[in-house]
Amino acid sequence: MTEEHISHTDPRDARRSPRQDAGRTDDVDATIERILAADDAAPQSSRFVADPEFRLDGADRSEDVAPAEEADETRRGGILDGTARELADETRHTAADGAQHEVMERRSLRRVEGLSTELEDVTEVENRQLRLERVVLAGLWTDGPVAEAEHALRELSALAETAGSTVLDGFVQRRTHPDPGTFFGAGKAEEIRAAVAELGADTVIVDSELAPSQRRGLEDIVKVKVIDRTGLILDIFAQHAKSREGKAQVELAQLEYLLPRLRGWGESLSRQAGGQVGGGGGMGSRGPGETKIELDRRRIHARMARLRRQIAGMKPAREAKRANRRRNSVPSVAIAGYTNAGKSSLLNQLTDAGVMVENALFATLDPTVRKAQTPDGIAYTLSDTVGFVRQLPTQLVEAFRSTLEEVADSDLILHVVDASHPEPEGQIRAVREVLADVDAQQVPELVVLNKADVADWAVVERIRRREPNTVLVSAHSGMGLDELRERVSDSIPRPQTPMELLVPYVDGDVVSRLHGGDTEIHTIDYRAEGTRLSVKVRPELVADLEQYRVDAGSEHAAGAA
Ligand SMILES: Nc1nc2c(ncn2[C@@H]2O[C@H](COP(=O)(O)OP(=O)(O)OP(=O)(O)O)[C@@H](O)[C@H]2O)c(=O)[nH]1
Ligand SMILES: [Mg+2]
Repeated sequence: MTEEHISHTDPRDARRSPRQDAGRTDDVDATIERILAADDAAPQSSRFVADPEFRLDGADRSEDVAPAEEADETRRGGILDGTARELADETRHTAADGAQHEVMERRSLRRVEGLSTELEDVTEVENRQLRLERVVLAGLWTDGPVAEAEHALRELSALAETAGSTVLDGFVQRRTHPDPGTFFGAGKAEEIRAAVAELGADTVIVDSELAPSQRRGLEDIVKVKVIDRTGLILDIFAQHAKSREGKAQVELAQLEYLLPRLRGWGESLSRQAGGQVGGGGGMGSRGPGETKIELDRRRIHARMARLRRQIAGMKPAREAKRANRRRNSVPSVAIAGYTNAGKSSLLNQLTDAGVMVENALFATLDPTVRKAQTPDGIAYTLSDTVGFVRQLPTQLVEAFRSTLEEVADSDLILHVVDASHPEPEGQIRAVREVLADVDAQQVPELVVLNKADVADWAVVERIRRREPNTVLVSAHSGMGLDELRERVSDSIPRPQTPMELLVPYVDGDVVSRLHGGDTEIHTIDYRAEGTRLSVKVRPELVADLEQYRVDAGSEHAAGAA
């Protein structure tokens, strides 16, 4: 550990004046930076230790937990084949993909592998991200078919690559319960360490949420940084958040995740600082009397409270818009679905939204609402939203609750499913769990099987048998989109009240109004005395149109005599 590193974690950083702190978003970042830096310091010294004794078949596994519980089924290689399935295809982009410059911009921010592996080097900006570079993945396979465990690891690989890292290898361990101390059994943990050393990896990503103690236990063995699935997803969200609201939501989720993990870090910090605890400065005299951990915790709590207020403050504007749509009875259709299913591509096809499409997970974080029309001219809103994922961190569901609640408030959910995935059932289940979590399960749902152009027909047939309400489309080839438009048209609340109208030509604006997207026009006829229409309207229009009402079949307006 260097001098510089110690001064980096100096609690004096925390003593900026409140004035300096006001409006700054990096005060807690600095705290977290210190926490993370201290946390990262431990395995630093022993990284990249080449182990000449390394053997893949690992002869001595006697320290492993009960052999029955931990069958020797660690799988290496083959599972990942270099890249994740989700990311393996050459990315094809169509004109409808939209916002490609944003993709380029994001790509240009990707880290260059091997440029900086020293944790002390990272700049403050980069510190928001996890600085993953060359990673080894590891997951626990507790039950179900092995294929599912491999899909899970492939997905973790896609997540890791989305976060900007290079995936070197992946392990799945069969084991009914995680080890309370090190998550994986001691033997497997050792095997992972050996692979890490052999491949020169600098991070291990575990496909679960680890208890802080398990994380430390595992780090002590593998000698490099260990990140869990939740930390990884939070990192991707942090990289992708663009709007003020999105950023605040992600930051809140990150702090929520960090808070319970502060204890371990705090302990190691106080150890470093010589274990100075207490000190009795008396009431009101913070500083020497307060341990750093208390201080950090207090600041994080304060920051979280501020973020919650901020997020709550942004709600009214959105709610006003939503109320406005309600008042005008504009039906709302929400696109939901697993990440990378093609939600944004579909929105771009159905409207001309120009929403960013990327073959990466969680390309969209900020909700987009666009106007769309049924083939017969009924207007509705179509909204794209954040993608879902298996084990979406609860901190994120909480932080994004206000965004997700809009889905619950819609008239129809287009549940987009990637039909080219070998097992979309798990993804469908994960999406429905989140929907249930935000009370959206009562909203009618149309399952949109997307990527028909590359789908496996056996998979499509399997899902169709199981799901009563599906439509098969390809946002790329355009296949099935007309049927989708019809199905949406049939599924949204339609104008119900039939009226026969004769509108004098002087009231031309009334006819324009009827063409505006909230009236179903059955017949329209231009007569000498005015425009004769047979329509269905929404209730709130009935009173305004009463003066033009005529009897069905009558040639004369009721009030025209
Ligand atoms: N072959 C094929 N690829 C598609 C189709 N629709 C979308 N894709 C591709 O799938 C990838 C993800 O598409 P997006 O529209 O960004 O997916 P998304 O659901 O919005 O993803 P997130 O915003 O990350 O949750 C992109 O590479 C698209 O080009 C399709 O019909 N066929
Ligand atoms: Mg998207």
